[in-house]
Amino acid sequence: MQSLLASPYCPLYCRASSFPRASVVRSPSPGEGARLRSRSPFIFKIIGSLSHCGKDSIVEELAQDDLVNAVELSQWENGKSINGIAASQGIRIRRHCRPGAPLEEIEEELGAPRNILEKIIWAKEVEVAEGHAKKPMEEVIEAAKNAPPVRDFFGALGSAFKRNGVPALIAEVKKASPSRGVLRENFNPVEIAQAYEKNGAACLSILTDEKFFQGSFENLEKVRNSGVKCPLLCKEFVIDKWQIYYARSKGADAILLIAAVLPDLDIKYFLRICKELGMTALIEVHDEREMERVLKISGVQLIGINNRSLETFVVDTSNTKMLLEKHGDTIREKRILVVGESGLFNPDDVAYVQNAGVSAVLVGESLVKQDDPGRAISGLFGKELLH
Ligand SMILES: O=C(O)c1ccccc1NCC(=O)[C@H](O)[C@H](O)COP(=O)(O)O
Repeated sequence: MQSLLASPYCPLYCRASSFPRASVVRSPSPGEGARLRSRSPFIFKIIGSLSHCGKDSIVEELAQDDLVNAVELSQWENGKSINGIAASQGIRIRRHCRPGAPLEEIEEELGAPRNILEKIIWAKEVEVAEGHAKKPMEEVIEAAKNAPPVRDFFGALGSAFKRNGVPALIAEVKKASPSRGVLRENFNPVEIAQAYEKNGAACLSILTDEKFFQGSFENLEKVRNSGVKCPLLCKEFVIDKWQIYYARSKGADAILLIAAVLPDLDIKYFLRICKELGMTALIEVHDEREMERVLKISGVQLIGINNRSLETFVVDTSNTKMLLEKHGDTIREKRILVVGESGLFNPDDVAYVQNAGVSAVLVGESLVKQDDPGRAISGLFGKELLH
């Protein structure tokens, strides 16, 4: 598994047999930072062993990152498992790290998944391992190289915001969701995508998870090959770099990275892969702790604030306002664009998150449920959007 932290090829991979207690992340003293840096050849040896594809230039680059060297690598040196590192960052979602084991065995060890997000991630671990077996890393990297050119997802949002004076729309092509069940029986992803584009969507979000959202990579590929020009977000639960290359090979221009699932080092690693591929990463946060973590990571361009808790399903648009009141200054200083996600149904909802400071919105249910999802766009914004 090509998450930097969650690699079964790594001797530290989930070494604890049960969920370890959260431990304190301490910052290194100045002297200690220098000491760790001076030991970087040893550190590089550790990181190098995480990649079964041999020498990895992205990993090499990460090894030069001061923050990575100083804090996170010292955690590795202390032998903390991925769940230990995640817990120390406030992440409540655990990995089982045993894709081949029967669920009963996993549940015996860890108990049942604590919430739907954890359930999705456990299933994703199995699915990704199957993906590796079907299409090895080298093949998927090659396929990504031969994919159609990347479109500028981030740029499309900025231009649409300027053009329309309302948040740019990322319109979601989603058949079903765990919280809402089936949203649209008669689901034709290409027709929906074309209708969204015709009615002014800046970008599209295509659900690719099959098990919980009835989406597919086939849908992503079909939309990409349908003549639709909008940049495409692959809406997946990314835990492994294999998925990013796979998404690119199917025509994705952007991917979602969920801070509630991914430790900082994985976000950094995946961001660098995106940069290498020319893709945009939408980094999703839901609470203050996640926002603080993400704002410390360099290279972040696009943050999504999800108004829906992926653990409880509670939707509350004031979440966007609260997080932007606290962190708006830093976000503006860093020229990061913010996307308001979930639970937006009418022009008042859009105006509310726009006043809070978002430049884009990600909308699924309120569009896809309508008989004419394209026409529903002017209903959502209270006006027609210009292309
Ligand atoms: O929507 C869910 O039930 C869900 C459950 C677990 C993980 C993710 C989930 N949804 C993803 C999203 O947050 C939405 O697809 C997206 O933000 C659009 O939201 P909406 O406009 O409310 O459909």
